[in-house]
Amino acid sequence: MGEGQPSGTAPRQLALDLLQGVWEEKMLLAELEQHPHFAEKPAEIRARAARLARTTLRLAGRADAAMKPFLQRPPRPGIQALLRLAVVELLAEGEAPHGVVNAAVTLAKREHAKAAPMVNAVLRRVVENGQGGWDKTQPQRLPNWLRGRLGATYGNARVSRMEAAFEATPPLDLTPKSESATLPDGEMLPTGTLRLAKAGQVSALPGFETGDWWVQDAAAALPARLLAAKPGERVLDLCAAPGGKTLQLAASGADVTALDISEARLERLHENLARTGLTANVVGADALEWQPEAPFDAILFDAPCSATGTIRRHPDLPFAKDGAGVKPLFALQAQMIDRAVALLSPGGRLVFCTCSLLPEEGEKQLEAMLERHPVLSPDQAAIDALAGFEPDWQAAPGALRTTPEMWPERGGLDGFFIAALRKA
Ligand SMILES: C[S@@+](CC[C@H](N)C(=O)[O-])C[C@H]1O[C@@H](n2cnc3c(N)ncnc32)[C@H](O)[C@@H]1O
Repeated sequence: MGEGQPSGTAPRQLALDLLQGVWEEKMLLAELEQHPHFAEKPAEIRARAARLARTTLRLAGRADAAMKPFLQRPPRPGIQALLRLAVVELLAEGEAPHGVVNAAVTLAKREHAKAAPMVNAVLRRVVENGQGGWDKTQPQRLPNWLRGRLGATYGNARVSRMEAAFEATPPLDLTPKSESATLPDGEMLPTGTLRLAKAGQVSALPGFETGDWWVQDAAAALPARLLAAKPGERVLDLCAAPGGKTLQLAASGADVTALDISEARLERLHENLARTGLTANVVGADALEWQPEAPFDAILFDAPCSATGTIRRHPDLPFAKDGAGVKPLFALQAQMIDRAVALLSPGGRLVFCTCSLLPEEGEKQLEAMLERHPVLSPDQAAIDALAGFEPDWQAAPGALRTTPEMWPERGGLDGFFIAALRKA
């Protein structure tokens, strides 16, 4: 394929549009990829652009360091994005220099004609400097709004290990529907998740059409395992969409009610139920207002949160957000916990979780809920019974915390806080 020709520039141009959308317009990739500008491009171009954008978001800090010696002044944002993308392709992906430099110069001429000679010169110097220039660089630092919070909680050394973990493209994790599920080849993790080192096209994998599994990070699969729903139990999935945990609960044979406020996300939950042939009573409602006919034996509350635990899979998140929207979530989570406690039968089980690294959305919520609700007690037995449980996940009695630098030899884990509780 002729690099530098439209076939080589089209995915790179689209990747740059995504990068600019994240870095300049502070939009999430999920939003940008729904826009017709992206969604209407051919699938092959979209796939390559999406992959290039994510890799560049993960490695932009290293790219900046690798090209810094050859820049006279900091480049304008559009040029900086273009250079970062090209440097990542050259030094992290090992693409042929001729094609990458030609494509970058062609793209520069479109919107930044005057800068094209500089782009050419900098990239040639980067190539001459060789791999050593990349190997000396450090993993990208998280933006200050997040690094400060995480440093205060985990210490800077552990945050640096998280930053190193954020560089890698994460594996593809699948939750099997049953023990007889048709599964692709992969590593069965001790917690019951099947891990594939390389994703490829998910819908082409064995067992997709037949709904034998669904995509779900290994840590995201733990809350429903902790709840251990039993056949026939009345179980509420309080913030359910798009439904990874609903599918686990339904697969256990429980009588599942899956509630969410977002109709758009509930559509995806319906699709997921249809593909896997599982059933749940789906309710579109505000959890704070909804009144069921009877209380539940068990409730899983996967709260709306900062999603800072999912940065391995969403490298745009730290750059598209600035932390401003996080604080109101803490109060909402507490209100929804109170609602969950009210909807639970005496003797019932509650699992509270967030895909967040912030203690305000985890450890501190647990402490506060135990103070507000003396009827609740931590259910350490549920943790002890969890297959594959690692002692360093234990965060408090009845609670576990995963972070992205854990299981490095296996390809990491998303960050979750998960608490198992019983109501008196
Ligand atoms: C972390 S996500 C849930 C992910 C889901 N449990 C899964 O495993 O696929 C949080 C969900 O909370 C929902 N949500 C936010 N506020 C809500 C409210 N007041 N009532 C019900 N659902 C709400 C959001 O629409 C979102 O789908």
